[in-house]
Amino acid sequence: MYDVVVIGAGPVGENVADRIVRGGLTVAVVERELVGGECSYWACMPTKALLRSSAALQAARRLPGAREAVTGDLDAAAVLRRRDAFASNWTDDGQVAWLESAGITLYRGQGRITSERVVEVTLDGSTTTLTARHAVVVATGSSALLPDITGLREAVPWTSREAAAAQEVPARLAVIGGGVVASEMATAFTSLGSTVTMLARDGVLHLAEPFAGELVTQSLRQAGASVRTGAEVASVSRDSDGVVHLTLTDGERIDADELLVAIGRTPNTQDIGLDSIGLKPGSWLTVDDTLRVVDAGGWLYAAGDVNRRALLTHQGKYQARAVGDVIVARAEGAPVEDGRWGRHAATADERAVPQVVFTDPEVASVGLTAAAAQAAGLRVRVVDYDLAAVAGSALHADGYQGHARMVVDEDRHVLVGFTLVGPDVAELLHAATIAVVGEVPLDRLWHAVPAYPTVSEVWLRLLEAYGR
Ligand SMILES: Cc1cc2nc3c(=O)[nH]c(=O)nc-3n(C[C@H](O)[C@H](O)[C@H](O)COP(=O)(O)OP(=O)(O)OC[C@H]3O[C@@H](n4cnc5c(N)ncnc54)[C@H](O)[C@@H]3O)c2cc1C
Ligand SMILES: NC(=O)c1ccc[n+]([C@@H]2O[C@H](COP(=O)([O-])OP(=O)(O)OC[C@H]3O[C@@H](n4cnc5c(N)ncnc54)[C@H](O)[C@@H]3O)[C@@H](O)[C@H]2O)c1
Repeated sequence: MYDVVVIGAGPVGENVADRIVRGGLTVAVVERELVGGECSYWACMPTKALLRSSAALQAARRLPGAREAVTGDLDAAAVLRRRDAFASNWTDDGQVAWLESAGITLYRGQGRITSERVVEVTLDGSTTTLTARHAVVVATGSSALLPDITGLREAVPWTSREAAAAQEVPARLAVIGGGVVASEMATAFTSLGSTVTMLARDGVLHLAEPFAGELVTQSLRQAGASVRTGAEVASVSRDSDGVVHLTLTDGERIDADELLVAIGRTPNTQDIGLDSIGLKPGSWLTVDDTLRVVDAGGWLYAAGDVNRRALLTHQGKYQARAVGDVIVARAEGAPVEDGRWGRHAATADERAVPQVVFTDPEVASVGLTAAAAQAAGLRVRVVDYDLAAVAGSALHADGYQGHARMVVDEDRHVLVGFTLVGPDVAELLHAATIAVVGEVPLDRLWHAVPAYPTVSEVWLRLLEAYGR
């Protein structure tokens, strides 16, 4: 018997368990694959490792003096080796050791809920039954979604997993999708030497501010990729030589040596026993602001990708801190702070989610886009600024191209959205996140003076454009 059982030891499950132990309760974590989850081995870490060396090379090539010192091309084999190290060579010894040191008990195997607060763990035909005194937390994450395209499954395409763990660089890579994974992997494989064709049915990064997709598309094309917006795949086949043939709905044919499908995610809830408690297997788990699953009796929680609130590691870990702490509070009968911005509420999921897309240029955003703010019924004013016109940007790189936008809620005079697109803007994002979460009035932001000559001076330029 444990106080809490967590199913899934990805970044979110690990952090839930940590908070539970810190709160003085006992916890067991169930993991069927590698402790560390998708993020550590097939998502965030390996993909960013695939992108980083090329970004450093591009940065050097943008600067006279440094450019001359760069005499060769990207060493793809060295990049793949560095990626292997960042994926811990797909072993989880380090993370298992951390679990042990944190006082968390690990059960390996497939976790399934069989009734209220009971989880069965199956490994190689043997079953262990775990009972939770207080709560069960589902942190089983998500998997790549495959669309219903004729012949696609038989052609055994890459998903993000195979792309992130690739041991060879295909000469020609076709990519179905135009979202975050498709854009990052098109950038990575173009830099590694593939000829990439990106089939972005709904456009590139179409949920971001429009200039983000435009600048990323332009840069991918300059780097040699073919970006086809509006293109839809009708059928796929792979011949005996391994070549993949794609036929588009307009009849055009495209051949590639590998095909990556990146069209979104599906929750890992098919086989976790949801039917035993009256929920639908395969569905996303709907939760309240304390991450408690709606209509599940009060003992079941879901955090991370599986609740669909924000499919990002940092946001899942934020939920993990809230859910771990609220389970402890409820177990002790302590007050629950579930009001807006309360300790036990994942309020930031609503309108203050930060994200960096590690393309070239990078896309860093937080909160609402102008379109989303308008759709939410806010009275907004949109202020744009050419990032290249900031002195710090010109110094940062010759030919710097970028753009910044702030979205102001005109009724409250606070920022509700901020997007930066440009080389190396990732590290600039947190200032905007603080302004959005802190609901800092624009009048006060005038007193937050950016240092000269940094790219952050774009804040001053945006405020000047807004007016005082
Ligand atoms: C290619 C790619 C790149 C990404 N890059 C970034 C990035 O740069 N930054 C960012 O913030 N986010 C990124 N993401 C998103 C990020 O990977 C996820 O948001 C994050 O991994 C979610 O964490 P999680 O713990 O909820 O789920 P997961 O990481 O999916 O972990 C869930 C764990 O549960 C286990 N599990 C599932 N079912 C069971 C079961 N029944 N029994 C036992 N164990 C089970 C799984 O084996 C897995 O280990 C990326 C995603 C992809 C696909
Ligand atoms: N740097 C990061 O933060 C990072 C990196 C990678 C992934 N992620 C997370 O992982 C999640 C998954 O990423 P993703 O790129 O798979 O999903 P996504 O939701 O970002 O993009 C999916 C894309 O596929 C398109 N699409 C959907 N159905 C299609 C179909 N049938 N045919 C063709 N195109 C179709 C959509 O229009 C969209 O452009 C995202 O939610 C993202 O937050 C984050």
